[in-house]
Amino acid sequence: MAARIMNLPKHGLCHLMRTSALARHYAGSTGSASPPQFTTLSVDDKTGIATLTLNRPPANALNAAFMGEIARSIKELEKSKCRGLILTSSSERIFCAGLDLKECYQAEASHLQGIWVALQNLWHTLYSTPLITVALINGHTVAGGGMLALSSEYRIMLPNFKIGINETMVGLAVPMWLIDTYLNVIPNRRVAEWDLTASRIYKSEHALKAGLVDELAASKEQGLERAVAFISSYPKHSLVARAITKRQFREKDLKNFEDNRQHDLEIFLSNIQKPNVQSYLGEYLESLKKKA
Ligand SMILES: CCCCC/C=C\C/C=C\C=C\CC(=O)SCCNC(=O)CCNC(=O)[C@H](O)C(C)(C)COP(=O)(O)OP(=O)(O)OC[C@H]1O[C@@H](n2cnc3c(N)ncnc32)[C@H](O)[C@@H]1OP(=O)(O)O
Repeated sequence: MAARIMNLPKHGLCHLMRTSALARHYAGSTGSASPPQFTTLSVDDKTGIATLTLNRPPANALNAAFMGEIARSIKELEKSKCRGLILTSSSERIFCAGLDLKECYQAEASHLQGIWVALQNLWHTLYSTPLITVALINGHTVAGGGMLALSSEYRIMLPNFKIGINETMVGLAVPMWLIDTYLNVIPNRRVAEWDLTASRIYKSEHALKAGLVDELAASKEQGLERAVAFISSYPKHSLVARAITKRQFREKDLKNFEDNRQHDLEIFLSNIQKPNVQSYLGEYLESLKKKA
């Protein structure tokens, strides 16, 4: 693959900025001069396909800076007229463990607000992007990690990992925009309702049977090949029509979200700060530590 890490092509479908320009862009949009910290972005000049690798060890847990970084990369790729995006992880075990629960525990309201707004923005950016999106799920992916996978158009998963949305297990309701995202993949309402109310977590093989993922790949390399094949299956001349069609399928969900964005934030803030939820969160974090 003729890919260059953060060294962006002059020719072909992608006309991205070079590293220093990208860093200036981040400075402009975030008020901070720091370049990407938790992701690496590589773009193949020939295919116009970008690979964004999540790299926030140990679990790719999502904090506001990480989520902002992913969303900004997607926006940059859109401007560059890139064709498709593959999301994957640098970890061999975890694609994404969802929100960084350590940052949700005993945190200031303003910090929690920053996390939730970043999650909302990331979902909106990924779900609405005209790019052809593939999640190459090379590790466990739950909760906010499940959101990343399900918001993508196509999911390729490696065997023996877990995928699902387990919010009710931590004592909190699944927001409507995530229910809509789930229904976009599993349109059987009864199954979707059962999965989300029960915090059902699927193993890769079962996820394939249930339609939660589209393919299993034996290795990350094979998964990358399959992801490139999926994106390349859309002819260049159809990309604009394709993007408009995708948007029309997702428009109602996006509008519902925009209409309820503030309310959604208030629900999260009120729930996450409840003493019983905080107390459960503390125990849950302990249980994650004890496993180690
Ligand atoms: C509580 C707020 C929820 C609000 C919900 C409201 C609405 C929902 C809408 C969308 C929302 C998203 C909300 C979320 O994303 S909540 C996040 C829920 N996430 C989880 O429950 C995942 C917990 N983790 C796991 O189940 C496992 O870690 C996993 C299956 C991902 C991987 O297992 P594995 O055995 O490989 O690895 P571990 O040893 O368990 O973990 C390694 C390392 O990573 C740390 N860690 C794991 N998950 C998190 C996390 N979410 N946040 C912070 N840190 C995490 C873990 O503690 C280990 O650390 P260390 O011991 O090595 O230091």
